[in-house]
Amino acid sequence: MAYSLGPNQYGKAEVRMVTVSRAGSVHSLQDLTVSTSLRGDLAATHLTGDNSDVVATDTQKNTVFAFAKEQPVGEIEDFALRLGRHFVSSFDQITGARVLIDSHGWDRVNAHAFSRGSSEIRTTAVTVSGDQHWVVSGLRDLVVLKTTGSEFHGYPRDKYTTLPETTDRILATAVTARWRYQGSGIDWSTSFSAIRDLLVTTFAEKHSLSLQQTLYAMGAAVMEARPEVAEIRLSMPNKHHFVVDLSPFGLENNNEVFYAADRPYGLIEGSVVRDDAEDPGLAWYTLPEF
Ligand SMILES: O=c1[nH]c(=O)c2[nH]c(=O)[nH]c2[nH]1
Repeated sequence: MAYSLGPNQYGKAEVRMVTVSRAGSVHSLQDLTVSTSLRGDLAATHLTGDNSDVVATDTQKNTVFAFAKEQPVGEIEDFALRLGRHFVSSFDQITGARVLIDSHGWDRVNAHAFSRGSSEIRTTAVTVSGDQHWVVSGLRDLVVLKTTGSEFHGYPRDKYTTLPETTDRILATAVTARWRYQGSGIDWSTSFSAIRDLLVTTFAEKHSLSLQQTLYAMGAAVMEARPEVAEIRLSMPNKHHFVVDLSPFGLENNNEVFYAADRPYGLIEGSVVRDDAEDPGLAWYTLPEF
């Protein structure tokens, strides 16, 4: 039998780290989940168990905590870049690093107290390869709903089709968005806020004939307004709200009472790509080549 070691990577997944900035009397908080993943010449440990090239995942975890102390974490993109560059520049055998960070939101109650915000998460995935890097930032679980301004009709009907056509329905989704940055000198925080705002506003204002149309409009709005974005990918479950048949009870239901189904759900996914985007030469939106 002929076979050999294929692509591989290893690291510490989901380091849960909370940092408190105590400068001044008003504290600030960052609540992060950090995953590191390294690639390089790691054949020896796989083939013979020789670990002389293995930067232990425990060391990777410790590096995350130590870096957070040595310098303020700052924007998650900058923190991920610092970590990725450190691993690639410190160890000859490590040629690539990927650092994923989820930032969990807390709302301020007072100077020292916080309440957990919504389930929405800000994300980044930074890949460092040699002296190049790619930053893919985004968000997960941005839940939005509109009570009108959404239609769905004109689809083919076959003997399995039962869905009634509608010119007025609830449209709801939980947006996962990932956008790849290009260029340099990006203000990560300003860019994130602007893109989030464009996504929400476009969802709300674009009259929808399908969730697919809404998805494209949301991506296109980002392309129009944010030149620092080369490409955006959106994954949007259609959180169905079905009008309940109240006729057995002699009641009319004028789009007022809905059954909010949690599954199955339609899953609408797509991307909007700038024609002249720089090509990162690497699949950036999922973990690499597996
Ligand atoms: O916006 C929609 N797109 C679909 O593809 C679809 N399919 C479906 O059953 N309902 C919907 N809604």
